Amino acid sequence: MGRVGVLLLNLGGPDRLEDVRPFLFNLFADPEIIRLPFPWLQKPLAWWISTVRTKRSQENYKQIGGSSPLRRITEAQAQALQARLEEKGQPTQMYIGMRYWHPFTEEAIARIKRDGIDRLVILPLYPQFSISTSGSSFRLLQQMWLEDPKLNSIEYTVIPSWYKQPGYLQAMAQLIAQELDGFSNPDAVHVFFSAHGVPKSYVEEAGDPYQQEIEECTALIMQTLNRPNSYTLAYQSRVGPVEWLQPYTEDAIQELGQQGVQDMVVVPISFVSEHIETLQEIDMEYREVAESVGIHNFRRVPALNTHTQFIDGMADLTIEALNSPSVKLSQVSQMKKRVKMYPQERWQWGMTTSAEIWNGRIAMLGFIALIIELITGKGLLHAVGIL
Ligand SMILES: C=CC1=C(C)c2cc3[nH]c(cc4nc(cc5[nH]c(cc1n2)c(C)c5CCC(=O)O)C(CCC(=O)O)=C4C)c(C)c3C=C
Ligand SMILES: [Fe+2]
Ligand SMILES: [Fe+2]
Repeated sequence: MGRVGVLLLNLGGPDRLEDVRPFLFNLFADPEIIRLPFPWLQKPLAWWISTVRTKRSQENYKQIGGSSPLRRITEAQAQALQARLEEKGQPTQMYIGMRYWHPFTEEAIARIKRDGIDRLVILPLYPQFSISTSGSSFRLLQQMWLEDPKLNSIEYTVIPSWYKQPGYLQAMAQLIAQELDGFSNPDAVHVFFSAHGVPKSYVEEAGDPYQQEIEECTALIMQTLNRPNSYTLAYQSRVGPVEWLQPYTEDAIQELGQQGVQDMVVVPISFVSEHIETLQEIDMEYREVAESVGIHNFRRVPALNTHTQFIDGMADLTIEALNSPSVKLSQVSQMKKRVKMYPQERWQWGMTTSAEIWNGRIAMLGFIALIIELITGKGLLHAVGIL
């Protein structure tokens, strides 16, 4: 089979407080995160948003020790996966490609070339597909393949999403069960799934299958858990002025508190590592919201990190991918059926309707915000919550 590599894709996070600003710049410079009709506006707007958001974001990172744990955890996951694959008789070389911070995807690809990898499995560490996460990384890789003909000698396959993987579902159910069993009346605890949100237009206009995959995944985890608990699914971490997927986590917690729920277990569902949005947003901000509405027993299920069953599931997934017909980067959008994955490409050819309208709105907002800020010295986006 030649030399086999596994490329783990992830988001990346600042290693120090000084990294927050350039990290945010990279994030907002990604057209899959903020989509603009004019490519030339992308970098100035990213510069502006990252500049004004840095302080608030740094405050949050300070509360979790001044850095993101993502790199450390992803490296531990890579090591554990490599060891498990070796045990299963499949030796591999592991690579980590982060989208917005070190080690960047470009660095990983350079190493893959240097090491002479013959076969490569591209495995995003996001269980569910979203245009804004796995989609963005796939798009970057697709560009790299286009620009570097040497990469064509690598026989690669992509795993677009894997939220139905049995080892993953069992590991999630096991972690939830363990948390529930810490309560005096486990069956009466409300299980609260909190997924990272995306703007509603991603789903409704761009065809992002993210919401559908999150809903299906939640139902599958509850089925695997096989307990009588009631449960809710809500979306957290909204950024900016537009509508995101609903219900919002904060509102849903308040509503449940008002309905008399006192015991709650929060399950972060769209990401497999601890990160700022579990450690700071859920453990600190949402805990405070819960306490203010009488949810006195508020606990959170830990992220999977290097959970044995989860890593075992990832090893099975990798071996399965190596033994199946390969999936190319260009096939992902067709596999996801409705996804018009890269809408900004279409404006250049004048072919879109809805994406164009949506992006026009965003651009207009950006322009108005810039002008208001220049005139008043106060940011509009601050007022509406992006900064
Ligand atoms: C599957 C998970 C995630 C989705 C979907 C997602 C979409 C998305 N995110 C933003 C804006 C920001 N994300 C930030 C950090 C961040 N986001 C995720 C996950 C998803 N994002 C992670 C794991 C992290 C990193 C956490 C860490 O530990 O460092 C940030 C920066 C942090 C902050 O300032 O709040 C921003 C901003 C958008 C706009 C979006 C969908 C369009
Ligand atoms: Fe995010
Ligand atoms: Fe966020």
